[in-house]
Amino acid sequence: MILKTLDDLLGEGVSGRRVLVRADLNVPFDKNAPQGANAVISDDGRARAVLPTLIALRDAGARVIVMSHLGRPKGAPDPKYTLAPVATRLGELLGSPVVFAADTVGEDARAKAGALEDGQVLLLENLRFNEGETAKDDATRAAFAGELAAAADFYVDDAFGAVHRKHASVYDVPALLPHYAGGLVLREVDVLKKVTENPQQPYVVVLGGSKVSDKLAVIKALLPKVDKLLVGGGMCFTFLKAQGHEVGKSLLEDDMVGTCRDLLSEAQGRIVLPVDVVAATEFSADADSVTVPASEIPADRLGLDIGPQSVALFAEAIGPARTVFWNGPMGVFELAPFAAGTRGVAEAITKIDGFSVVGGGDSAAAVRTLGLDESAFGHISTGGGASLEYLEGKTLPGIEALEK
Ligand SMILES: Nc1ncnc2c1ncn2[C@@H]1O[C@H](COP(=O)(O)OP(=O)(O)O)[C@@H](O)[C@H]1O
Ligand SMILES: O=C(OP(=O)(O)O)[C@H](O)COP(=O)(O)O
Repeated sequence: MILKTLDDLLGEGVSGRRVLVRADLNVPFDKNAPQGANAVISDDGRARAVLPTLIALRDAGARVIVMSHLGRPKGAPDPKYTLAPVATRLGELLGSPVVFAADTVGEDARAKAGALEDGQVLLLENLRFNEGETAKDDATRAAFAGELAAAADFYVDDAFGAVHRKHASVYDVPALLPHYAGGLVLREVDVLKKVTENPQQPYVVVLGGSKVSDKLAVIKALLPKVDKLLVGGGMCFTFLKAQGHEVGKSLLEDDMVGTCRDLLSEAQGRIVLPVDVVAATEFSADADSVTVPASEIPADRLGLDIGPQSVALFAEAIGPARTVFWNGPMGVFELAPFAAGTRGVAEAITKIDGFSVVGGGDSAAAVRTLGLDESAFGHISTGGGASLEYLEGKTLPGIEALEK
């Protein structure tokens, strides 16, 4: 990778200069607490991961403007997805308050960026409150990128979790400003490069979580590279449906059932699915839940975790692996009755005689909030989709933009 790094920028001198930092502050919140401005961050790992970059810039006297997305609002302000609680937490972690702008490129952002003093940090409101951030159309994205870039002299990308997104703040802003890779992006790529170039066999990939259609595309590309692909979490129901089973009210991507059928036949037994499921009456910790065979999910229930026989089956496949990559919780681990599948599979991964990578905001959060031993994993990545697409061998838009 030939690109300029944060160290290069610090060497050039940043005192009094405005540095726009793309971070991935898409942190998880406590699902049982209110959402929005009073939301409670359940795992601040992604904020901690970008601290070294922010501290280095702050201590070098830069005027630091941080930008991030949070969740998937639809291109317009939505109070449920405000970054305000993240600004407060970031200030606590930095040991000095972070100024928060109530918009991204509007009047408040411009005024607060203009008033920044040397060594101060500003966080802009959620990038995805602006349709230009995620627009497919190049000109719309470029126009928004121009407004973002106007606020700064330099651009640093330390948002590893978003480098796979061809979004304005990731792909278009670096075309407009001198651009540098932050330490987190460099560290993540360094580890994943080793796994991609030389994965020790057997190589097992474990997939779960809720971003089903995003990750189904990755499965096709990864299949030829892996010995086994274990599918749990919200991902598994579209596959179970493709096998001809009814999945009740479980998460389902109906239009992907055909794709899953093709993948299953292509995989010739290398895709392993759950054999039992914890099925609840509703998406709630208090819901009535029963463990049923994966082929017998009642019509009025939804699968919120894999069952104990599936954990045993997955653990058996993971045991002999020399390389494991895991992205996506096996169930709704945030609710205690549905955490056992994630815990069981995570524990099996910690026991392998080889190298393991856990990727993804929620998967990394699961490792920490379930009290698993972080040091038992080879690498805990801040990006799930990003690391999957890197392993797939894809050119990632954020990296490509930094290399230009
Ligand atoms: N069976 C399921 N039904 C619905 N949601 C699920 C299920 N299993 C896991 N999830 C949810 O998936 C979310 C994480 O998905 P994802 O974002 O893909 O993972 P990551 O952030 O690790 O990449 C978690 O919030 C979890 O509650
Ligand atoms: O949470 C993220 O990705 P991940 O769940 O794949 O780790 C990143 O913040 C990217 O978010 P996005 O998948 O909404 O673009």
